Formats: sequence, structure tokens, C-alpha cells
Amino acid sequence: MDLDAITKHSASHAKPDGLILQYGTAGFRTKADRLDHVMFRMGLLAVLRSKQTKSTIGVMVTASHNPEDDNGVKLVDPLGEMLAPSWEEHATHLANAEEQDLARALVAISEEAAVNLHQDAFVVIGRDTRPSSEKLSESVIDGVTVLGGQFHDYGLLTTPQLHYMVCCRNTGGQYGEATIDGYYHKLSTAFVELSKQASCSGDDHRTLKVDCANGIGALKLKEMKHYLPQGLSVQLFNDGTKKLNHFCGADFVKSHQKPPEGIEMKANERCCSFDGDADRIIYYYCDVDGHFHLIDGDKIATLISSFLKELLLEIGESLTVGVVQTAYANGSSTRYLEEVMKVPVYCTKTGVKHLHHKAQEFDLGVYFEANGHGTVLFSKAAEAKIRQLAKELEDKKGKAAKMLENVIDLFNQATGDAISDMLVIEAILALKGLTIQQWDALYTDLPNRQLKVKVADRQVISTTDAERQVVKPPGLQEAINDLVKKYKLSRAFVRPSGTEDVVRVYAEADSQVRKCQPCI
Ligand SMILES: CC(=O)N[C@H]1[C@@H](OP(=O)(O)O)O[C@H](CO)[C@@H](O)[C@@H]1O
Ligand SMILES: [Mg+2]
Repeated sequence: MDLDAITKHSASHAKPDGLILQYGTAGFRTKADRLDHVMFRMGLLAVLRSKQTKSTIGVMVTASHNPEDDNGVKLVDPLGEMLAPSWEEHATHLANAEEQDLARALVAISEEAAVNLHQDAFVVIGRDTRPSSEKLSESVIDGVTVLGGQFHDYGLLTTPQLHYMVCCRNTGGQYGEATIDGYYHKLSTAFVELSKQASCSGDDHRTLKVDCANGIGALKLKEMKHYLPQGLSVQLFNDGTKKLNHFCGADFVKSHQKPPEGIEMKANERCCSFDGDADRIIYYYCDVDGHFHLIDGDKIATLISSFLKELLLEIGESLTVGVVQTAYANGSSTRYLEEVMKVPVYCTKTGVKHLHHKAQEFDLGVYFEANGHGTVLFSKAAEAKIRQLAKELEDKKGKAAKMLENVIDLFNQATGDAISDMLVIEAILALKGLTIQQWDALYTDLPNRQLKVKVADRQVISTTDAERQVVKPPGLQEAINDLVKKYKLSRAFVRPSGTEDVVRVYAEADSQVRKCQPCI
């Protein structure tokens, strides 16, 4: 390590005095003008991680659904997963080191993680469409090169596309080709094959309106449209001409439970929204009475897992299917999955890395956060079995096995992906001949509210039981219990956010009417 060169370069990426940041649920996030030093340092860290794992590491510059003048950065581990927890700690340490301590912090991380400094390093970089992202990704590259790392800058990518590239590069091309064309080709081939198997089209008009949150999803979906079959017409709204995530996007629609601005919705039309870096998707429609219906990650997980179970039943394979949710999943969805569909459901802490990890325990692990971030993981053994059956079986069983094989290829198993999930959903609706209203009618969501509360120090709240119970401060959980027991089918919890300086409060019950049980 040329520590002098590192110190010299670091001086042009100076850390603002007193700024302390933490590698949170989705990496570092704050105002873009406070992040230059973090980007440079994450370039350095990516090189160390690459040397240690002898693999390509990804760096994504994005702040997802945050306002346009925020930005952020996260590292992507070798198989396209989120960074390992011990390295999140290294990341926080390095980001907060004072200028004069930076070299020492790097040496300490190398020693603690037993990094072979003579090993080659390769880093791939992607960024979203924020005005600040290009400059910040140059700072990442500065960090990579000063530590002798090689790099490939993919430029503008959705977050899941970067995860895909990392996974492809580290699996010898087995997962797909590590180019943007390779990504479109893999997904569209699987989608076209599935579409051919659909005997009925579901809706009369196979048109989908997509709110792209004025983000990277618009750019990439425009590119992908040329690869899609004629049967599906995708109409883009909020396609990048206005402010990112402003009154639009999946996060806005989910948290406000209303349509985004900038989309023309007619009664019963199928619509969906991506978030700012296109790793989340939410569906919705307005009925003839003008009522808005939200179809969130829970209902997406339900549609997908029921489809997978039907195919497994058809081919006669008893592979395990599990669904992973967080505490934010609507109680109706959990009940429907467990009681009607007889699928085991597990609850993890918020943040996809927790869900992803749990989903790896099943042959087919379906995971979705209620906000629309999720995918399906197929174990190596399950994938091999399905591919073999697709070759061997004939007639109805063979058709089902081939469908499953295409579904494997259509999912981005590295991480939740709005484009890939959208195509999976569109394929399932067409294959099952379902309208969005029929999908919505699977179960009725319990009325629910999610609020953000600003407090002096959100870390005074600590939780247990997958964030559903408060441990500290004393008395808070008892107060919640006292309120909750007055209502039917009610549930409430509070937890400190991992991405914003707020405490999140969630509550649901059988009715929105303010009547407690003794009054009913
Ligand atoms: C309630 C909620 O939607 N929380 C989001 C949000 O995390 P918080 O820790 O709640 O701020 O951002 C995460 C990263 O995008 C996402 O994974 C998660 O689902
Ligand atoms: Mg996102």
C-alpha cells in the first residue's frame, strides 16, 4: 500500500469536520455534498474486499427513494449480495476516520481481515441519475486506483443491474453475461418463452403503465422495451424529465396510499411504480368508483408463491417453498399465506439482507418487503432438479417444468429488481388469465398506518423479536400492548429507522373506525 499517495489523494476528498456516518440498512446515505470523502474511502475499501475475497466487488452510487439532493453508496459482495456485516463495520470505521488516521485505519482493516495485499483487485461501479452521482462515482474510482485496483465503470445502471453484473463476473458467466445487453437478453428470452406458454391473455388490453419515479428505471426500461414481445405494451410515465422521487415512485405510492403525480390512470387500468434506483415495485389501480387499490410487496409475494406452488404440484415435486416477510407485512397477507395457502411464513428484521439470508434456507425462498423489494431464491439443488425435469418430462408436467425453468431465469436472484419482478408478474397474470382486480381480491388488507416521528435520539429505542417488541425504554412496550388490546386483529410496533433519522411507527387493525372493543 502506498500510504503517502493515499494520504495525498485523500486531501482532495476531505472529510467535513465532525461528520459521523454509519453504514446502515442500505449503505451510507445523506446530503450529496457531504459524501465525497465517503465515496473515495469506499473505493479504497472495495479494493481491500476484492483482494480478500479474490473476487470482483461492486460499488453502487445511489440513494434510492431519498430526495434528489441526497446520495449514497453501498458495496456489493461477490455473489451479488449485500456486504457482509463485519465489513459494514469496517466501512463505518473507515468513513469516520479523521484525515490523519486514514492510513492507519486502512492498515488495521487489512490486518484484521487478513487481506493479501499482493492479490489483484477488480471493482465494478454503477450509478443512478442523480445530478451528483457522476462526480461522486469519479471519487470512488479515485479511491480504487490509488490502491492499485482495476475497475470497470458501467456508468448509469439500476441497483439490481449492478448486483447482476457482480454475480455474473464471479460465476464465470454461468449466471449470465456481465453486460447490459446480457441482462436484457437473459430476462427477455425467459419472458418471451413464458409468454408463448400463455394460452389466454388475462386482460383484454395487455398494457401496463409504469411510473418510473423520474429515475434510472425510466432509462433502462426504455432500453429494454426493444427486447420485449409485442404482446406487452409498457407505457412510461415520470420518465426522467422531472424531479426524482418527487410526488412519485414506489415509496411515495406505498406510504401515501395514493397514485403518483404525472400518470394518467383510467378505471381498472393496471399500473405500477418503481423507486428511484428500480429495486422496488408496487402495483395499483383505481376502480370505477374512483377508489385507489394498492397491491404491495405482500400481495406480490402471494401471487408468486401460489404460482410456484401450483407448478410444483403439477410436476409432482415436493420442494420446500417458504415466504419471508418483515413486521411491516399486512396481517391479512400472513394469515392468507399460512392458513389458506399453507405456506410457512417467517419474519425477519427490516432490510433485504435479512430476508435474503432467511430465504436461502428453502428450495424456493420467496421474500418481499411490504414496500415492494424482493425476489425468489432457488437453491442450487432445486435449480438443477427443475432444469433436469424440464428436459425429461412431457405433456402437462413437462410444460410446468419448463415454465419453472424460465421463471428461474426471469428472476434476478442477486437482489430484488423492479424490472425483473414486473416481467415475472406480467407473465404470471397472463399465464393464469388473471386481471389485476382478481389478483387484488385474493385477500383484503387490514387498514394500516405508518408514521415517522422525529425524536432527539432514535437509538434510545431498541427492539427484539424481529423488531416487533420494544426492549428499551422501559414501559413503552406495555403502553403499546395496552392500546393494541382494545382493538380487533390489531398490531403495532415502533423501531428506529436504519436509513433516516426518525422512529417509524406502524399500526393495523380490522377497522379504521375509532371504536375500541368494549364499545362494539
Ligand atoms: C419501513 C420501510 O419501508 N423501511 C425501508 C427502509 O429501511 P428503514 O430501516 O425502515 O429506514 O429502507 C430500507 C432500504 O431501502 C428498506 O429495505 C426498508 O424496507
Ligand atoms: Mg431502492
